[in-house]
Amino acid sequence: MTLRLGTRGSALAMAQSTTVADAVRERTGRDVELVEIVTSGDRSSAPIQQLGVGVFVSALRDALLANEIDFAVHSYKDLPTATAKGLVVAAVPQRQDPRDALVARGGLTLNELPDDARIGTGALRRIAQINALGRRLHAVPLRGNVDTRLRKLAEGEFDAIVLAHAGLARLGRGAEATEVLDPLLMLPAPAQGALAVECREDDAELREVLAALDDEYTRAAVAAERALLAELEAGCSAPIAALAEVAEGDEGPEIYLRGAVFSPDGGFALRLSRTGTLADAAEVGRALARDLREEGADNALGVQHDPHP
Ligand SMILES: NCc1[nH]cc(CCC(=O)O)c1CC(=O)O
Repeated sequence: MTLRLGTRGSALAMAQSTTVADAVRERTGRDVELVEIVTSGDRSSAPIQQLGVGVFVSALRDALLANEIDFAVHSYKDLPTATAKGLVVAAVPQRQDPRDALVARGGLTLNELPDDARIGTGALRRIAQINALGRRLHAVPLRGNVDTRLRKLAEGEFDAIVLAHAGLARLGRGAEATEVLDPLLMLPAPAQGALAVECREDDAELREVLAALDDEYTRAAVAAERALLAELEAGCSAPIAALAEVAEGDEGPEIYLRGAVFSPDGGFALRLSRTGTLADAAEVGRALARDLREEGADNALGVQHDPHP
């Protein structure tokens, strides 16, 4: 029987879904058909912060639960941290580049941008980190899919834009990055560059098929990053960044997690890290979130806690 893969219609979503569909076909010999689903995030041009989490996701999840599709591919960073009842992330394929990229007119790097350069980006996390550089740069709101953002850059609205390198690469435009930004300067969003392949929890047969696409290291890295996010976020869209990397330690693979919180104006920037085993990935994330809280993360998030309870 043909497997139905639900996908958003954007070029990025199509590229991601096509890659996963090809991998499933190759491994199983099964036919995979793409079914386009329009989400509320696709219909609206409002700023992401106003739309809230999950705008690109809920229509796909509804279609899964209604048995209109069998599985769906999400950009993992767009998935809310709350788990969806009746659904499971059956595979986390190997992550590509998790970093952000700068695309600047004239081929400039971040360092080479002139004073008062206008940098287009939508995410508060990127705006905060541009401001935290302490340079005379202006972070200017920019939304739209990857093609739209590149077009606005070419039309001269901005001197540069910052976006996920993985998004560029999946559209075959990775070479247009004029600099892939060091996470020391621009720590990415939790789960950036990773995909989540989701299906119904009770679909045991498909879960087994999809498990073949799972990458253990990426799954652990994303678990650490998202546990940090879940522990810190208080329903707000405060700028939180996290990146976990897996390296071979003396006693097997080790996870190295960096996390950061910022005030939107970049005046407050707190960066910390922790290490641990892959099996403890989520606990490493929660522990780092607690560290960040202890060091004053809530000053950035705007959450008031009684210091002497
Ligand atoms: N928020 C939109 C979004 N969701 C996933 C990606 C890129 C690919 C990825 O991070 O997996 C992007 C574009 C961007 O942030 O520039």
